Amino acid sequence: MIRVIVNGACGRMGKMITQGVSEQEDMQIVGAIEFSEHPQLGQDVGEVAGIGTIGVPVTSDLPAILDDGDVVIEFTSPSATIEHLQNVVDAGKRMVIATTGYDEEELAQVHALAPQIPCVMASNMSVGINVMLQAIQLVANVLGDDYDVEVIEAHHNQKVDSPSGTALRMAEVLAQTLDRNLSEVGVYGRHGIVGKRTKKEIGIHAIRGGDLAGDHTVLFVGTGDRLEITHRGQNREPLARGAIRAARWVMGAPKGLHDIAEVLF
Ligand SMILES: NC(=O)C1=CN([C@@H]2O[C@H](COP(=O)(O)OP(=O)(O)OC[C@H]3O[C@@H](n4cnc5c(N)ncnc54)[C@H](OP(=O)(O)O)[C@@H]3O)[C@@H](O)[C@H]2O)C=CC1
Ligand SMILES: O=C(O)C1=N[C@H](C(=O)O)C[C@H](O)C1
Repeated sequence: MIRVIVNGACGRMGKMITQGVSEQEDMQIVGAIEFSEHPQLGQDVGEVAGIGTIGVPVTSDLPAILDDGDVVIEFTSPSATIEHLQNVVDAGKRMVIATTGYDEEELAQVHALAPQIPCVMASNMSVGINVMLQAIQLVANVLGDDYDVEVIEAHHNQKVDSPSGTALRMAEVLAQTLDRNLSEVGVYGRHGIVGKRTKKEIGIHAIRGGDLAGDHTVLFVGTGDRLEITHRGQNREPLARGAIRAARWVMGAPKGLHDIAEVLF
């Protein structure tokens, strides 16, 4: 039995992970972690997730329960993720990191710590988005510099980071494929007299509203035609499914920071 600890247990994704893991024959939730002042601390995480009591209380002390678990699934905030990653490294366990929104320094910390354990990290755990990442690479390779490239994402009004981790990943893949440096060519929204579009820029735009689970479009705009590749998230299930697959996969993985593509394809 794979013993899973869910971090961010009372959040939108944490609840999906508790539900999803509880449906797996080879997995069980053994720990549930939340922010130290969270109002649902002490409640049964099964009740929190709407699946009934499973005998696991929500707590805030990860080091105290790490010995009971094999793998941690993390959907929290960047600062919480780094603290938890350090805890998991110290305990020699495994981790699946899904949190997005790091600044450069935080990302460097993750990249320094994560290779010390078997770890999967991805800004999007769904099969659909990861197929789309391959598709946009293929298209960008064929179209090259002849088409203008723009990335547009739309998410629910509770999302705190912008643009989405997935949109950033897409922009990175596009920049790499087109032999450009994203920090030089990335344009994050446009406002005012910004001048004509430069040939190599990659536009990245974020829309926020309602309960959108997450849409991503890459536009390749030429002269006389355009190609649009879109993925629409109808709910969060594909994201939870991917994270659970990653948790199972990482149990047999060597130390290192692995991409979700290694899990899914
Ligand atoms: N890679 C992927 O496939 C996906 C990634 N994400 C990313 O995952 C993250 C979480 O998303 P989502 O579930 O929608 O967000 P939520 O805000 O619903 O959930 C995050 C949870 O983490 C909790 N949290 C904050 N600090 C800590 C801490 N120190 N210890 C433990 N828990 C903590 C929050 O508590 P509180 O409310 O008290 O702050 C909250 O309950 C985001 O970065 C999002 O972009 C989301 C979906 C898919
Ligand atoms: O916050 C979300 O909801 C999501 N976040 C991830 C991201 O930032 O890309 C993945 C997915 O789009 C949902």
